[in-house]
Amino acid sequence: MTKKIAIIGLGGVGGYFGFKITQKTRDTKDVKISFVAREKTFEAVRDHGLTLLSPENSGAAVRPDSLFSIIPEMEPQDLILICVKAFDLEQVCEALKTKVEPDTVVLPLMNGVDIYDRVRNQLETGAVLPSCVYVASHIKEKGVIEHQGKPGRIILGKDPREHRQDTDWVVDFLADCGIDVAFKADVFPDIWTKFYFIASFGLISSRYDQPMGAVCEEPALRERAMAIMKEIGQIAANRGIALPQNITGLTFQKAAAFPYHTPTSLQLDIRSKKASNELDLFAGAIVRYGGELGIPVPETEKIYREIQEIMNN
Ligand SMILES: NC(=O)C1=CN([C@@H]2O[C@H](COP(=O)(O)OP(=O)(O)OC[C@H]3O[C@@H](n4cnc5c(N)ncnc54)[C@H](OP(=O)(O)O)[C@@H]3O)[C@@H](O)[C@H]2O)C=CC1
Ligand SMILES: CC(C)(CO)C(=O)C(=O)O
Repeated sequence: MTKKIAIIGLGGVGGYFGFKITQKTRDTKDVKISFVAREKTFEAVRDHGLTLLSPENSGAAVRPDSLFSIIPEMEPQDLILICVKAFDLEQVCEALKTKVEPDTVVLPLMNGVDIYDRVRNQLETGAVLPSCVYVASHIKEKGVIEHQGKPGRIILGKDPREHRQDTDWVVDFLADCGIDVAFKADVFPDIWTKFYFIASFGLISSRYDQPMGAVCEEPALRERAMAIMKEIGQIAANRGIALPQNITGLTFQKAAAFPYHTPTSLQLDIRSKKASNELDLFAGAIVRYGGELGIPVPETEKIYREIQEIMNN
């Protein structure tokens, strides 16, 4: 039976994984790929296809079976990859309500520790797989995604609420598309491990407009990153999330494996003073959890204010 797969959002993440899936299933009759892209991205992909500039790929563009500019035009799907920034998540889920059927699998590929809950608040049906993703990719121009460093990696887990549905096929499908994918029955420790990394590196890289390599190597930046990590670690422990013993060392090792000049996605948005950005997804979340749990988070509060000042100047 034909599987209908949709990728919502063709930015750094959706463009990278959407490209790989489309390239791999190009000659497969029983898979139908749909892209949903807004305005200028829609026009660019309609006119030129989706291009991925990456050490993994030589550059030819791909075209999906269907391209839509708005979600309502799309038919219900078997698998939906949500690849938007956190500030667009609720409007996307609202539009997806009629596209998710009982057998549909929704896979948000985003940063943040509350994404599963936010999707579930809106989508009652189908399975929603919590996940985290590692990939250094960004929009070079609309319809053209630039990727650097290692191949992207997805770690996904079981839907904590939906136990009946078979979702194993999703892991097999992604692996067949040449994607580095891992399944964990309980993926939340991995999601928090990613948050430990991206919230600290995202905030420091944005505050100083410095790449990941500098956050690893400059003592002052490294120290501030470690102070934020400590606050996240206390929150995770209080919430009963078992992070690896040596998570700080592992996080610096992980960051050092990216090319020195790799920016974080938050840094790119703060640098270009994008009014909508994921500062709240990282700093806002730490401050809220700290307040709820009675855990002081002065380092995060301080850098939150500093980045807001940068944005206001
Ligand atoms: N980039 C990276 O290296 C990584 C990012 N992440 C996380 O992944 C998530 C996605 O990030 P990223 O891909 O970088 O974000 P981008 O901003 O690059 O891409 C998001 C895309 O979603 C599009 N979009 C938003 N709403 C809709 C909609 N209703 N219909 C169609 N398209 C829509 C945006 O369109 P438009 O262009 O019109 O605004 C944009 O092109 C974030 O949570 C991020 O933190 C995780 C790991 C790595
Ligand atoms: C650091 C990186 C590139 C790792 O995947 C990331 O998640 C981001 O910039 O949002």
